[in-house]
Amino acid sequence: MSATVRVPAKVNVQLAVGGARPDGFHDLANVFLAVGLYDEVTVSEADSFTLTCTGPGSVPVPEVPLDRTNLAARAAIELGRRYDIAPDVRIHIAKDIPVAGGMAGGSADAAGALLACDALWGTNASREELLDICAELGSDVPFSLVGGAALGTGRGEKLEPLDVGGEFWWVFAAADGGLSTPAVYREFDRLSPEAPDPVAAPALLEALRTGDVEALAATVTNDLQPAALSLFPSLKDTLDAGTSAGALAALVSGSGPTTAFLVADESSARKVAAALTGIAGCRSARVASSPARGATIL
Ligand SMILES: C[C@](O)(CO)[C@H](O)COP(=O)(O)OP(=O)(O)OC[C@H]1O[C@@H](n2ccc(N)nc2=O)[C@H](O)[C@@H]1O
Ligand SMILES: Nc1ncnc2c1ncn2[C@@H]1O[C@H](COP(=O)(O)OP(=O)(O)OP(=O)(O)O)[C@@H](O)[C@H]1O
Repeated sequence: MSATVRVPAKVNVQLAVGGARPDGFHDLANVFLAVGLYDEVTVSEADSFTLTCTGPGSVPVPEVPLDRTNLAARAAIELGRRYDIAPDVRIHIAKDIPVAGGMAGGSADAAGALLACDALWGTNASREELLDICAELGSDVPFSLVGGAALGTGRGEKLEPLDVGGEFWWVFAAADGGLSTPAVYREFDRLSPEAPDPVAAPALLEALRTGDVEALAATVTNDLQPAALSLFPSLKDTLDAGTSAGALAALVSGSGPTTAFLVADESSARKVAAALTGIAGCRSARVASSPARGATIL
């Protein structure tokens, strides 16, 4: 017996970051949008715990831990702990979301493993309990479960669904290398010691609600972008190349170093992706539309 769950990546169309809290996290106004790049997590019955992870073309993904520290394993262990079930499962992750790219790939795998184990074990945890486990695993994990679009407050785990009135097209440029999320937040603290309380921008929420791509392009912001650029200066060249190729907006995705380009439509996306493919510092350029459904059992 096995269960497979498909989970989308995310882009933050607004990431407003406040000062560091006593617990080390930052309060956010985090406008999440799920995008159509997916990992698939399969959980199967087994005699003992194993985990494998392959990328496109079934190539092993070297940066992803294959032990119990993998976020997907931690999700299975936590659900098992709550229901007194030994997590003797084989987890396989078919990865298409860039690793350490600021697109919540690990979070997607955690949400996927959680839903897959819930189905495999028949635990039938409530949505509320699943969201509670997600929040324990990481700030981005609850959104990976729900998908669509949502405003995340607190450290990003308290979600309020948002209406999206149309389809938005994106190009994502994966960088050579990764960025550590805590390191980017630390750099943010260094650059912005007096950060104001984070607030979601009404004009941006309205642009999402009406599906107005020009208005969304005029209002996207990422407070972590200066920190990501400070740690990874060559990202500026990628952002400029996407803008020159016709993107309506260019920004660092979350904590980076993946860069995100909002474009007018699918054909414009293909043009921008072609222009970015092969330039220095861009490992691959991928086209995706949004919003995408959250974690879904296949
Ligand atoms: C950059 C974003 O991806 C935007 O959605 C998230 O804020 C990061 O979410 P995540 O990777 O799920 O992060 P977590 O696993 O919860 O936290 C990793 C580390 O990031 C920093 N962190 C994360 C979220 C937050 N609101 N404030 C923080 O300062 C903390 O140093 C924390 O130890
Ligand atoms: N299932 C997983 N997939 C990828 N990385 C994982 C996973 N589990 C643990 N990790 C570890 O987490 C680190 C961050 O990887 P991930 O792909 O989640 O980053 P990210 O997309 O930048 O996250 P976010 O956008 O949520 O900040 C990796 O370098 C890896 O060591």
